[in-house]
Formats: sequence, structure tokens, C-alpha cells
Amino acid sequence: MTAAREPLIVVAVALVDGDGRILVQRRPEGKPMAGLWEFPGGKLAPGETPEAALVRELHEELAIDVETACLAPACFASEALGDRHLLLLLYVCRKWSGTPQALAASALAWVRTPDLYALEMPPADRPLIGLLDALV
Ligand SMILES: Nc1nc2c([nH]c(=O)n2[C@H]2C[C@H](O)[C@@H](COP(=O)(O)OP(=O)(O)OP(=O)(O)O)O2)c(=O)[nH]1
Repeated sequence: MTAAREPLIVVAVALVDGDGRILVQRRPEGKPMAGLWEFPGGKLAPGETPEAALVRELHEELAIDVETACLAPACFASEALGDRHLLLLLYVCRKWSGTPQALAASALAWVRTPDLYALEMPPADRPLIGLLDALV
């Protein structure tokens, strides 16, 4: 008998600017779900806390520095993802240093929450939009 694989934990963040817009990035060619817009973030490395993973991912993907204390847990999604089950933990962050650069994405965009509905996003992200709208 094959053991079921454990859920895949992914951490992501809604960076909110002074005008209440949220940063989304476009997944590049060559990655699963290429072309879809997502919140910056990624998978946990072994032994990593969710917050440490997010600090690392934001540095790697956007070249910004974030303090753990500035990451507020906001909401989550629980969705099938191929042969895995995805737990997507979404944080909100309003304070960082540096200017986000698209180091791992094909594009970045600052978007108001109602305009997120018009973007093509992964299935797990769609239920998060309304939750975010209530928080931002
Ligand atoms: N970062 C991010 N990933 C998302 C979102 N929604 C969603 O379904 N995902 C999925 C896509 C991927 O299957 C997984 C994240 O994996 P990834 O490949 O982007 O993670 P990573 O940065 O650790 O990349 P890698 O080392 O595997 O290349 O979570 C989202 O809003 N943000």
C-alpha cells in the first residue's frame, strides 16, 4: 500500500501599499500554472517555520526585506492540487524595505482587491479574494 502524501504547505503574502493596493506576480513560463497571477511566496523548506519561509521567499523573489513581526496571518485556502492537497497560508504585510522587483515572475502588478476577480489566478486563490477584501 502506498502512503498518502502529506498536504503541501505554501505560504504567500498580500503586500499592501499605502493606497490599499495588493501586489500580485505572474508565474513565469516553465513553471506549473505559468501565466497565472499569484501572491508572492512558496513552499516551506524542511524544518522552516511559515514566517521564516515567507521572509526568505520575499527576499529571493522580490528582493525586499520583511520582518517576521510585520507578517500578519490573514486567511488560508485548502484545495486539491493535482495529486496533492494544498494548504495555502496567506499573510498580510504593510511594511517592508526595498522596492519589489520581479526576480522570479514574468510581471508584477499592484491591484485593488475588487480588481483581483478579473485576474486569472490559481483555483486556491479565488476564495481568498473576498476574505482579503474584508481585511484590507
Ligand atoms: N506562491 C504562491 N503559490 C501558489 C499560490 N496559489 C497556488 O495555488 N500556489 C501553488 C502553486 C505551486 O503549486 C505552489 C507554490 O509552489 P512554487 O513552485 O511557486 O514554490 P517555490 O517558490 O517554493 O518554487 P520551487 O522552488 O518549487 O520552484 O503553490 C499563490 O497565490 N502564491
